[in-house]
Amino acid sequence: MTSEVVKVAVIGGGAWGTALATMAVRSGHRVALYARDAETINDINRNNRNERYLPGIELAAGIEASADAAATLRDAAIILAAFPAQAMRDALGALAAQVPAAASIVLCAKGIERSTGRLISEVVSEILPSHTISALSGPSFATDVARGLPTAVTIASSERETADRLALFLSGPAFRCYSTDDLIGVEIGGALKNVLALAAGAAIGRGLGASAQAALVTRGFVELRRIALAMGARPETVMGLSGLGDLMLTCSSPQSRNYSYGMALGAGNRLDGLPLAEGVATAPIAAEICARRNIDAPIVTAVSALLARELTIDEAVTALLNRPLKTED
Ligand SMILES: NC(=O)C1=CN([C@@H]2O[C@H](COP(=O)(O)OP(=O)(O)OC[C@H]3O[C@@H](n4cnc5c(N)ncnc54)[C@H](O)[C@@H]3O)[C@@H](O)[C@H]2O)C=CC1
Ligand SMILES: O=C(CO)COP(=O)(O)O
Repeated sequence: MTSEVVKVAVIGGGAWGTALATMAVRSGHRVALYARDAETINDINRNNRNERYLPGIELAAGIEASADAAATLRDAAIILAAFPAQAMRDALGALAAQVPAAASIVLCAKGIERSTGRLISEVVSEILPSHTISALSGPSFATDVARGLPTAVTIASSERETADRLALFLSGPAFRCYSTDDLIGVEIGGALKNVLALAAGAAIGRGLGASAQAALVTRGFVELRRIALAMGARPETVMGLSGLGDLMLTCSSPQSRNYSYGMALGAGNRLDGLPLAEGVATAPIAAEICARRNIDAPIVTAVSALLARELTIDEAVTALLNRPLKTED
């Protein structure tokens, strides 16, 4: 933690952006939040609430919410980008001209861009080529963070010093930030845990039991590790908060939107109108990347096929169980 006060601009007024804004106020900073929806802005400014995305939670007082991006971003030392992964290119692209040259950009979305297969840091590097891009990820439900419950995350940047500095500035009384220079590892972990949470939720929704859930999560983690290492991640990152930690959280709690989406899928319930589940867009592109690179990832591939209605959940499980026997790797 640091006693130095800076301006933190949060862009994206959903659950995660609002929770991070509250966290940044608690860490002692001046906080502005850009949202596009007038009702959300008024609710935050007048009531210290965001009932649409964080119902029933009282936010820290002092967040200045606005639809004026230029005012939000002016003089910001740290920008927390909390748009959904698939919206990041357009949403951040629209604000790029207002991003201060010296600001640190911290990506808070978890996903792989569906149309290009790029990590979100790669997408944002195209938009803001002169900025150092960092990512914040780890086991952290927005509602927990907004309530001030104890949480630990990882901040990654290809420049070690930037990650260390951001961890120092963003850590607060109940929010502990670790730092790393393994940006790829942190981003891949966050993106793939959502895909695996769909699988875990689907197993529970279909009534396959806790043993099947544990098997899927364990073997899913092997796939996550395989993919991450093939893309250049370090093993300790995969084992850390943004990998194993977030996988454990997301694959075990209906508080997770990805897990809940998987439950609805497994139970054969309606899927339209469910909240954002990033794994739905990431699964097909992750499966494509694995096919292209010849990475063995049967669970990720099955989730993609399940979402595309190419397989039923029963067919997917039968296919997984009947693969050739092998040693654990
Ligand atoms: N909610 C959570 O517990 C956590 C979420 N995340 C990640 O944060 C990212 C955002 O998730 P949430 O805030 O939870 O989603 P959300 O659905 O609660 O909010 C998304 C926000 O983005 C805004 N938005 C979407 N497209 C936009 C566009 N083109 N231009 C401007 N604004 C746009 C929406 O209006 C909304 O305010 C996701 O990648 C998610 O994986 C990460 C950790 C925890
Ligand atoms: O990333 C998260 C927790 O770390 C939030 O998970 P969901 O997006 O599945 O709700």
